[in-house]
Formats: sequence, structure tokens, C-alpha cells
Amino acid sequence: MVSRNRSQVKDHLGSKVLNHPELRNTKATEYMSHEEKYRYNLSRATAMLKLIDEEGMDVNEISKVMSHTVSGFTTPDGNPLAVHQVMFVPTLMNQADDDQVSRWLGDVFNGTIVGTYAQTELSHGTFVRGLRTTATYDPASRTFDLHTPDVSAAKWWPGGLGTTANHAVVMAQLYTDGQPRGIHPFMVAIRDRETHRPLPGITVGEIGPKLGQNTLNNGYLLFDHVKVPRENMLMRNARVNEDGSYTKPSHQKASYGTMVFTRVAIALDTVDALQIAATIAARYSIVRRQGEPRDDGQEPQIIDYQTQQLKVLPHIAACYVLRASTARLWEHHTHVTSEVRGGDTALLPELHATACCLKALVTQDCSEAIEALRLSCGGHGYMTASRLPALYAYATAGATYEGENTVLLLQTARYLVKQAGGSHAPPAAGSAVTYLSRPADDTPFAVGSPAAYVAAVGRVARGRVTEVAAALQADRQTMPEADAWNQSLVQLVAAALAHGRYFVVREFAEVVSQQSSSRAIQQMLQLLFSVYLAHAVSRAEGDFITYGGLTPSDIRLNRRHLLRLLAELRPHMIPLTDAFDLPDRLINSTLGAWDGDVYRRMFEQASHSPLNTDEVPASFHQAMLRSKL
Ligand SMILES: CCCCCCCCCCCCCCCCCCCCCCCC(=O)SCCNC(=O)CCNC(=O)[C@H](O)C(C)(C)COP(=O)(O)OP(=O)(O)OC[C@H]1O[C@@H](n2cnc3c(N)ncnc32)[C@H](O)[C@@H]1OP(=O)(O)O
Ligand SMILES: Cc1cc2nc3c(=O)[nH]c(=O)nc-3n(C[C@H](O)[C@H](O)[C@H](O)COP(=O)(O)OP(=O)(O)OC[C@H]3O[C@@H](n4cnc5c(N)ncnc54)[C@H](O)[C@@H]3O)c2cc1C
Repeated sequence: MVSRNRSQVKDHLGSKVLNHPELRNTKATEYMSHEEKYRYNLSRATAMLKLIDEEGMDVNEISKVMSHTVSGFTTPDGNPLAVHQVMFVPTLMNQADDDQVSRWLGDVFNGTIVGTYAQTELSHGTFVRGLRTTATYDPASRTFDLHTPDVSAAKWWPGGLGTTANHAVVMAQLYTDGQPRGIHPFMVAIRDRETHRPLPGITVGEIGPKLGQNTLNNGYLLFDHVKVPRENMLMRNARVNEDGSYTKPSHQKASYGTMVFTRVAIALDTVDALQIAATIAARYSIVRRQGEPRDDGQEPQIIDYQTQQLKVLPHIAACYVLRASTARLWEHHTHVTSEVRGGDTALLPELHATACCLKALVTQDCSEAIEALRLSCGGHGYMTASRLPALYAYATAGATYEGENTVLLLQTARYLVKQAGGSHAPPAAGSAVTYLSRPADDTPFAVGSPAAYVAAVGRVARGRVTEVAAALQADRQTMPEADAWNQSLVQLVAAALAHGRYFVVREFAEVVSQQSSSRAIQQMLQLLFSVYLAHAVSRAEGDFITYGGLTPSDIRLNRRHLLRLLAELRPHMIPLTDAFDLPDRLINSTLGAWDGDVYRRMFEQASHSPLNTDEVPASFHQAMLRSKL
């Protein structure tokens, strides 16, 4: 099928999703039980899956319909099939060999096999090498014995595992020829395809309520010496032959490939959640009036308070900047993956480093921004019906899953200090780290010049990385490696974030310079970029003085410059959020509808409270009168 661009996909969705017979009628789920919510979200997730299949969408189209913009409408409490689609299917496609793909994918696409990605255990999530589920190969029976040694090694968290999946890709420690071979993926049937009962030796269930995303259907899973045929180890990378001999993968971390893909997907997708939150806060900030009446007799719109502009507008700029840079990361991932499939893994280390740091930077920025936007809506932002709490719960989950952010930033830092110290293979042409081996960009700082800001962001990244690399190098002379590393952890994380920021602003600078459709659009992108840059400096003034070459006077000028830019951006706030092209039904917020009819909507949603059904609820007689209050 021909690939459509983002806007066309939305038009397409307008007819296909919003008007789909099984999807168009939504219900408020706040008052449903856990089980009812699950059933509602699952049936909608299934309808969505069928639609994807009927439409024959390619991976880019799937990424759009799976995006939070759309999945927040189809599965408002979390998609129990998300991990099936985002991790299980891609793992099979990329880590199963051709025979395995042809053996399983038919059943995956006809819905007979529903899977999950079971890696995290109760006692190990971050440290994947420490996982304790074992897969021991027996050449006599040509089977693996999958076993959970004790409860702390139970799989815990996989999405869809709770009550939805009948298969799992299980990441386990492989033993063959009596040797430990590290973590490998195994395709394991966990429930009967017909009856959905757990298969012999399997203990499986759901883990319980969470901060949000409660129908992701996260589960637990234990194995009691479950036999799995040899052909069920995913063998595109490493292989176990019938006699138990072992063939190594082309890259030692090839089996971590799904995590890299999902990090890129999460980075891209969390910006969708920010766009929704920014649209809600922008619209509400126009509608909401509060304070001493002005000359026109009206109370001011809250957006005209300078403090409100600072709470809302930089995050609209961030939507544009982060959307563009994560979209480019997605394209880069597609390119590197095809190289890796062709046997060339040269670009993998840097892709891993970039995916780690962008997933961390974007989820951290977006969850902080969504919380700021929620606060900008005052008390009404605390209501579930504003949608802002759920958006926050979604974004902050991204800071933990698919690699806890600190840990991922440390992976990036490891790559950066090696590059700075020259102990890694030199970067390829076009690499994002060549700046570390070049003299610092000495473009003088000038308020109002985006290029000067970008250069300063680069100097901060370079300064942070080279400083911590030197400190680490010095400590290594006097203490064991692990202690030296621990001694620098905080600075390493800061260095990785600074690198991430530089990556983001360079990518956006390129997008702005390549944009040629109209002068007005070019100017608006420049304004958004200027806001993003001035805000970035204001958030890290110390860094810009210490490493970026800014003086205290530059910092003062930047503060004033930012506020001036915000006033300049303010009249464009609504068109800029309207341009996200989000229909009311996708936004689904009492505060964020296009017509601004906030107060009527708030009353309308209150009417759904079961406590308002009777004038005097039964609880009054049952609880208050009995206890003689
Ligand atoms: C047609 C169908 C297609 C369908 C497509 C669908 C598209 C959908 C689009 C999406 C849109 C919407 C998406 C939204 C998503 C929302 C729903 C998702 C639901 C939740 C999902 C969450 C799932 C999970 O959380 S799964 C569990 C994830 N767990 C982790 O991430 C664990 C984190 N830990 C690690 O990864 C490792 O332990 C690590 C990397 C921290 C350390 O590993 P290790 O100890 O083995 O290595 P080191 O010793 O530290 O390093 C050695 C060496 O290896 C290098 N390296 C490490 N990792 C990698 C890698 N991945 N690749 C390359 N290289 C790697 C490392 O840099 C070191 O290199 P040196 O050179 O030696 O320095
Ligand atoms: C909503 C949700 C969905 C999930 N879905 C799945 C799924 O489908 N499949 C799956 O397998 N897993 C899933 N997970 C699990 C998830 O991947 C892990 O929770 C995540 O990788 C973090 O690991 P952890 O819980 O072990 O955190 P921990 O590593 O225990 O983190 C706790 C703290 O320790 C710190 N820390 C740990 N190690 C280090 C270190 N080396 N250096 C410095 N600090 C460190 C962290 O920074 C953090 O502050 C999901 C989790 C959530 C919340």
C-alpha cells in the first residue's frame, strides 16, 4: 500500500477510525470496574487490529494509528495489545529466521497468536544480564527447559501478559553444552489457543492497578521446567544446533534490537501526548478569565499573565522541535536496521546511544511539561475529565519502561566518554558525535541569533562530556572501575542529557533551514525555535555560564528575550495548536474542545457520576446514619 503522509493519515483516520462501527461510540470509563474497563479497551484494541489488517498498513502507518493521539481514543485506559504490536511482532520479524517467520506470522496476522515481550523479572529489570529465568538445552530431546528458579525471577510487567496473550517472547539465560551463553529470545506458548487456559508448568496472571494505563494488562509469569522445542529459540542472530553447539550472533547485543526500536517509538510517541496536553492548556488559557477587570470591563484571559505564558508557550515550541527531531530519529532507525539486516552493524552503537538518550530526554521533558500544563489549568486540570492526569500518567511511564531513564542516559554517557577519549571506533560520516573530536564552535553568543544559541548548546555538551571523561580517567588511576564510574554518575547523566539537547537542536536547525514552502512558515518555525532555545538556556543557566561561554549579562538578556518572544508567540498560540490537527473526539477533554465551551462540558461530565443518580445516595443510610455522624 502506498505510504501516506501524517496529515493524510489523519484524514483517513477521520473516516476509518472515528466513524468505524465498533469504535465510533465511546463510553466514559471512569466509573467502570477494572474488569469492565479491560473488556471495553480490549474489544476496541481488537477492532483496531482488524482495521490495520484490512487496510494493509505499512509500519509507518501503523506507527501513526498506534500513536497516543489515536490510541488514546481507541483504548483510553491503555492498549492490552500494545506490546503485542509494538514489541512482540517486531521481535518476530527481526529476530526470527525466515523459517520461523513463515511458521508463525500467518497465525499472528490472523489473530490466532497474541503475544507479549516477557523480559523484566521481579528482581531484575534494568540489569538485563542479571535475568535469572533459564533456558537449558537438552540435545537428547532437542528441547529447551524453561525454568523460574524462585519467585524473585518471576517475569513481572509484560504488557498483555495478564489475561490477553497466549504466547510470549521470553528473554532467558541460555545454557548449552554446559556453558552460559547470555540472554536469548524464545517463543513460548503460555495459554491454550482454544481454551485460553495456562499450559502445563505455566503460572500466569495480572499484576494489579498502577498509576495509569491500567488496561495495558501487565502480567506475571513463572515456568516450572516447561519444555520448548529447539526451533522456538529465535535464530536470526545466534543459533543452537541440534547437537547443542552454539553459533554467536553478528553483534553481541543483537538480541536487544527490539528495545532499541521501542525506545525510538516511545520517543516519537510521547510527543503526541505533549501535543494533546498543549492543545488543552492553550485553549483553556484563552477561555479562562480571572482577575481584576481591565479597561474593557472584562477579567483578563489567563494567558495574558506573563507567568501563564511561561507555563504554556515554551511547551508548544517543544512540541514542534521534539516532533521533528524524533521523526528524524525514526527515519535513521529504519536506515540502520536495514544495514544491520544486511550484516553491517557499524552504525548500531551510535544508534543505541542516540535512542537511549532521546527516549530519556523526550519522556523527561514531556512528563515535566505535561505536569506544568496541568498546573496551568488550575483546579480543573486536576479533574480526570480534563484528560491531563492520564496524559501525565502515560508520559511518566515512558520514563521508566523500556529502560529506566537514568540507566539509559548512562549508556549514552558510556558511548560519549569513549568517543571523547578516542577509545571507540571513530564515528562514521554524519555521526552525531563528531563535535567531540573537533575544536569547540566559538561562534560568539548573541541574543536573537539561533545559530549562536545552537553553538552555545554544543559547547555545553562538549564541555560536559570532556570534563566528565577527564574526571573519570583520573579516578580510574586511583580506584576500581566500578567506583570511578559511580563517582561520576551524576555528571555522566548531565553530560548525556546535554548531548541529547544538542542533537535535538541541530536536527531542528536543519529542518528549519530545509523548509522552503513559504516565508511565513519559515518565520514561524524560527520563532518557535528561538523560544525553545531561549527556554533551554533559562532552564540551565549555570551550564551556559560554566561551559557555554555566556556571561551573567547574557543570561539576564536571555531572560528578557525569552519573555519578549513569548509575547510575540502568544497571538499565534491557537493556530499553532490547531495545526496539530486534533479533532475534539481525539482530544477528549472538558477543557480542550475547539469551541471553548468548558463550563457546560464540566457539568455534563459531572452528571455521569453514579453518586448523582439519586438525590440521597444509599450510602447515606448505610454508612452515615449507622455510624450516627
Ligand atoms: C508490521 C508490524 C510492525 C509493528 C510496528 C508497530 C509500530 C508502532 C509504533 C509505535 C507508536 C506507539 C508506541 C508507543 C509505545 C507505547 C506502548 C508500549 C508499552 C510498554 C512497553 C514497555 C516494554 C518494556 O519495558 S520491555 C523491557 C525493557 N527493558 C529494558 O529496557 C532494560 C534496560 N536495560 C538494558 O537495555 C541493558 O541492561 C543495558 C543496555 C542497560 C545494559 O546492557 P548490558 O549489561 O548487556 O551491556 P553493557 O555491559 O552495559 O554494555 C556492553 C556493550 O553493549 C552495548 N550495548 C548495550 N545495549 C546495546 C544495544 N541495544 N545495541 C547496541 N549496543 C548495545 C553498550 O553500549 C556496550 O558497548 P561498549 O562498546 O562495550 O561500550
Ligand atoms: C507501565 C509499564 C509497562 C512495562 N511493560 C513491560 C513489558 O511489556 N515487558 C517487560 O519485560 N517489562 C516491562 N516493564 C518493565 C520495565 O521495563 C522496567 O520497570 C524498567 O526497565 C525499569 O527497570 P526496574 O523496574 O528494574 O527499575 P530499577 O532498575 O530497579 O530502578 C530503580 C532505581 O534504581 C536506579 N538504578 C538501577 N540501576 C542503576 C545503575 N546501574 N546505575 C544507576 N542507577 C541505577 C534507577 O535509576 C532507578 O532510580 C514495564 C514497566 C512499566 C512501568
